[in-house]
Formats: sequence, structure tokens, C-alpha cells
Amino acid sequence: MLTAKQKEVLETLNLDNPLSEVQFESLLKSENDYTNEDPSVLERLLKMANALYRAGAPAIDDVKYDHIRSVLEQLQPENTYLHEVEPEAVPEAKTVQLPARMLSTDKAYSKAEIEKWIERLQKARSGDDSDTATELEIRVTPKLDGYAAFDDGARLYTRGDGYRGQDVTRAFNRGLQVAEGGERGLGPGEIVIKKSYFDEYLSEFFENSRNIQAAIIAEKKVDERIQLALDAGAVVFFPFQLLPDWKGDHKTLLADFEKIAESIWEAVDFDVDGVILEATDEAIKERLGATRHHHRWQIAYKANVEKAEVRVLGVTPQTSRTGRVSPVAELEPTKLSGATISRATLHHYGMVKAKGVGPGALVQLVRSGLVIPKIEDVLQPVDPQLPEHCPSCDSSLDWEGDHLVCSNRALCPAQSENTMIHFFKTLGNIDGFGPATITRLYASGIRKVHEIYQLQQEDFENMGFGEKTSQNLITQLNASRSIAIEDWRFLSAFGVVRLGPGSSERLLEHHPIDTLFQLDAEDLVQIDGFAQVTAAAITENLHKIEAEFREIYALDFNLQKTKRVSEKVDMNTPIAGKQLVFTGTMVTGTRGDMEKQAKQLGAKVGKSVSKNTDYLVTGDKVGAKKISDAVAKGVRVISEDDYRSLLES
Ligand SMILES: NC(=O)c1ccc[n+]([C@@H]2O[C@H](COP(=O)([O-])OP(=O)(O)OC[C@H]3O[C@@H](n4cnc5c(N)ncnc54)[C@H](O)[C@@H]3O)[C@@H](O)[C@H]2O)c1
Ligand SMILES: [Zn+2]
Repeated sequence: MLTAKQKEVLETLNLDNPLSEVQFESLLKSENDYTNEDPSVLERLLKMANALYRAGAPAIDDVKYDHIRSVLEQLQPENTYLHEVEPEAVPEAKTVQLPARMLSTDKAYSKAEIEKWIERLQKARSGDDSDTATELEIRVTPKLDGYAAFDDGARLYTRGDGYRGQDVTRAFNRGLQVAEGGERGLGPGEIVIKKSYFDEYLSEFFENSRNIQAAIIAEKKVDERIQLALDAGAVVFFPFQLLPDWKGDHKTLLADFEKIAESIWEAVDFDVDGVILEATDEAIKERLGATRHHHRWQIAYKANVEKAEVRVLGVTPQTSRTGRVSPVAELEPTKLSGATISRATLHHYGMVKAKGVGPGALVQLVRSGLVIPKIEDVLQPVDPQLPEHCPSCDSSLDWEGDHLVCSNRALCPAQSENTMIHFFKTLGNIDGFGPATITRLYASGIRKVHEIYQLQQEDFENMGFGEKTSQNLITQLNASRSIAIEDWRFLSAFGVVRLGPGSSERLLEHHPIDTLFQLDAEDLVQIDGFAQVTAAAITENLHKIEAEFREIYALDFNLQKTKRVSEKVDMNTPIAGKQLVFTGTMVTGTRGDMEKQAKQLGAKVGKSVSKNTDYLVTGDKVGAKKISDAVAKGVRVISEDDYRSLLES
């Protein structure tokens, strides 16, 4: 679920053609590998993730971002997003030409890739690849994980799109200092926060140092705690020239690579996400030059994956809301990326059975960055440890595909408890009804969410909750009904299989919430995105919750209705049903706004011209070839003015 901060960022940045919030969320949640997605959807997904990340409110971790990026690279290697510096925009700052280009870095994840890069440097020096003997000087520095900036002595700039950045000189006026031993005007560097200071004074209040860096350059007055950090000299602009480094010839570097990388990695008291290697020879640098994305003479070495071989102590079954029983591996406690790991979830019991996971098995545990660790491989299998009964209700288990499922759909405590927990968690507007409370309610005979709403303060007290707590629980329950929530969120809180937030919203765009139970699969199939199987499953599963839904719906929640498609789109316009593509720089509005408006006026808006396109609307600076290609496909090419007249016709 997007946080308020993330929503604000997306709104203020006003991205061109963003995905809907629901689509964004459901794509990030999906466990697919993205290879079946449309490349343009992936591009829009990456752009949104990038905007959030740059604004200090990331929606996903770097590994996932890099993964989606690599999928797009496979599907559409020529996609321009991949070949440019990922843009960064500070709202409320002036955009200015950068004194020098600021680029991203090429990345390597293994020593073998570094060896290849050195070969390319050699080749650039000699013009052929035979000369690998002559020494080549390499500088290695820590790769600071902060906010890239450029200081020309007068102004401080952000990296922007690599050519034009934004003027954030105000950071210096607020007390940002140049790292010790430095002065203003030393060119490219990074705004960073001392790790020891962050851990001691800030970690309690801020999730990561990234949102502090973003705050320092933002227009808004900085938080008091950040100001204290600035005053204490804990936040600095660190010019790369001043970084502690290792310098030497490439042979020594390769001979002792891990050691050198590690010692440089640990050389500063800042967040570091790799080491930077670069050639120092100006002639080589000049010859190699840069792509639009990175300097060819520079590379980042990131070892973002840590692995360990770990013994399994046992496999514990856990029954979920839907009755599926998931395996959790209990592990010999192991340190990985700074945390002690003693449990990791396994995909499903199909994997436990096929790969032989049980007490004594040796598995490979992998952790990328700070993500939840995964068991990637089973190195020494044993007889699998499979449960015969549901750990919660002791009923027998059935196989459904790769999953073991509790056969006791109606009376299994784990299923009921998790269903109730899911309801309050999905509503997301109150506190107090987490696992501990729900378990106690269950023990006192509560089985369904609507029963919770019938409880009085003394009922809670009789169940063993304290007086204050009971009072608070009543307050929270009342609040859950009065605080406004979207009706699609409310619907998805019932945990109907296949009816998550995304499909709930889509469904409600077509049918009001109180008519859902009259629908059959045929009605659902009419809606974009509901295949026959899904439609059948949804109608069937909806009926299972009908009684409970009616009880809870009657409690008068403050539901905000999803806008119906028929209300949103005006089909009675000159462009209704037409296919349009906008290209070039628009004069009378942003392209994103114009596309949105066209959709509301009933048009279908595409990204590229096909033979089904009716109109290509051209703004400023459109290449002649684009126009002649469109004409060749029989598309009508019109100017922005023509388009406006068309709308008025
Ligand atoms: N989690 C997300 O949603 C998300 C979104 C976008 C990008 N990202 C991450 O960001 C990465 C790409 O972003 P990027 O291009 O800003 O970063 P990068 O990792 O390629 O780093 C490039 C930057 O490193 C800096 N740098 C730090 N130390 C340096 C040194 N010693 N010498 C020279 N330069 C140094 C420079 O400012 C340069 O601009 C991706 O790989 C991805 O992991 C994550
Ligand atoms: Zn059970």
C-alpha cells in the first residue's frame, strides 16, 4: 500500500503517463517474474519506482528494481529509459544546466566482470588486445550511497537527468558542510550522513538515511532532528576527489581484489553500496568517453548478494487464511548481511517434497541487501518433513497442486484468526486488532469479524483485556467505521480469493458494491482483465462470504465509492472510440494531462503509432520520419491546434 508520503511524491512530480496506483501496487506485489508484462508497463513501473526512490520514499528494494530493469533489458534492449541517467527531480527547485555532465555508473557483480572491464581499458590504450602486460593505474574508492550532487563553488546542483540538474544551494545555507579537509568548488560528490550518527540519533525516527538526504535539499524547512545533525557536522557533501582510496596497477589489483575491495568498502563512516573503480590515465579516459548512461572508464563493483550454507533444524507448518499450509524452515542461526537469521519461508510443500527439505538438510541461504532471506537451493537433501495434519486444527491435509491445504475450511482456528487479522490489516485505518488481540478473541469464542463489532467494553474486560485496553478497542472499532476508506479496500478486506485490491477496484468501476452478489461469471468476463477462470472463481468465492459481508456492510462504514467507468468517460465526443497517439512537446498542456483528458473523452490513447491509430497529434519538435511513417500507415497527422478544433467541433 502506498504511504501518504509516496502518494504526495507521485502527485507533485506529475509523471508523464503513470500507472494507476492500484496497478502499480498490484504489479509490485505480484510474484511473477515480469517477463509476461508489456515492456511499456515495465518502463512506467520503473519510472514511478525511480521517482519514489529519488524522493526518499522507495516503494521497492534495489534488488527488485534492478531485476525489473533487467527484464525490460531482455524484452526491449533499445528502450531509452535503460540508456539514460535515471532522472531525479526535486520539486520546487530551479532547473539549470550542469557545469559538467553527471552520469550513473556501469555495474559489475563479479571479479570476472571487472577483468573484462580491464581488458577493455587495455584495448583502448593500445588499440589492440595483445597489450595486457603494460601496467594500468586504477583508483578504487568507496561508492557512497547518498545523494549525488555537484559543487562548482557558487552553486550546488543535483544530478537531474545528467545534463540539467537542479539548484539546491540552499543546502549549504542550512549548514551542510564540505567533508573535512575540503572546500567549496571541488566538483562531483555525494551528500551523505555519518552512519554512527544516524544509528545513534536518527535511526529511531527515520527508516533510512535516504529520506534525510532528500529532506536536506528539499524546499520545505528541515525537521528539527535533521537540523541538529547538520549543526553537528554529521551531514556532509563529500567530493569524490577527497575520498580515501587505493591506487595501484591493475595486476596488483586483480591479484588481491577481494581484500582491496573490502578494505575500501569499510574505509568511511557512511553508507556504502559498493566500490568504484576508475582508470586514472587522462588519455585513456578521453579515448573511452561515455555513453549517455555512464563513463566507460569507470565501473561500480557491487557485491549485493550474500550466501551461506546452513543446516535445517526442522520445517514448521503454518496455516494461512485460505487454508494453505506453508512451510517455514527453522535454521541453525546464521549471520548474513549483519543480521542473525534463524527462519526462512520455503515456497510451498511441493518444493519441500521434491527437493528433500527436513532436519539435517543443507541449504543455500541467500540474502540480497536487506531483503528477507530466501532458500535458493538444497545442497544436501534428506527425507522431506511433511505434516500429516493441520498444525492448527489437526484435520487432514490435501494436496492442491504444489500446496498442502487444510481440509477443515469452516472450523480451523488458524483460518478464522488469519481471516480476521486480514480484515483489519487491509482496512488499515485503525490499530489494536493484530494477531495478539485476535488470538485472545478467538480463544473467547469469537469466530467472525461481525461478532467483534457486537462486543461491548465489559465483554472485552471479561475476556481478560484491561480496562484501558478495552476502552481503546471500542474507540478503535468506532473509528474504523467513521474514518473514510475506499470501497475497493473494504471489499478486498474480506479476503475473497482472487479479489485483491486491484481487481476489487476494477470490479467496482463497473458495478456498485451492493450489487456484487447478483453478478454471475458472464457479467465479470465483460470487464477488461477478468478471464473466464478468474471470473468463475470470484463469483463462487463471493458467495462464500455473502452472509458475513452483509453483516459487516450493515454496520455503516464510511465508504468512498469508486468512480464508475461510465461516469468517468464521456462517450459522446468527437474523439470517442478513436485511437490517438500524442508525440512531441505539447504547448497547451503537458502531454500527460492531454492523454488523460483524451481518455476521459472516450479515446484510446496509445504510445506508438500502429495501423489502428486514427490520429497522431503532433506537438513541437517532431521528426519528419515519424510523421511520414504515420502517414504511410494511413494515420491522420494533426497539429495540436487541429486537435483543439476537433474537440470543439
Ligand atoms: N529501490 C528503488 O526503487 C530504486 C529506484 C531507482 C534506482 N535504484 C537503484 O539505483 C541504482 C541506479 O541509480 P544511480 O545511477 O543513481 O546509482 P549508481 O548506483 O549507478 O551510482 C552512480 C552514482 O554513484 C555516485 N558515486 C558514489 N560514490 C562514488 C565514487 N566514489 N566515485 C564516483 N561516483 C560515486 C555518483 O554520484 C554516481 O552518480 C540502481 O542500480 C538501483 O539499484 C533503486
Ligand atoms: Zn486447519
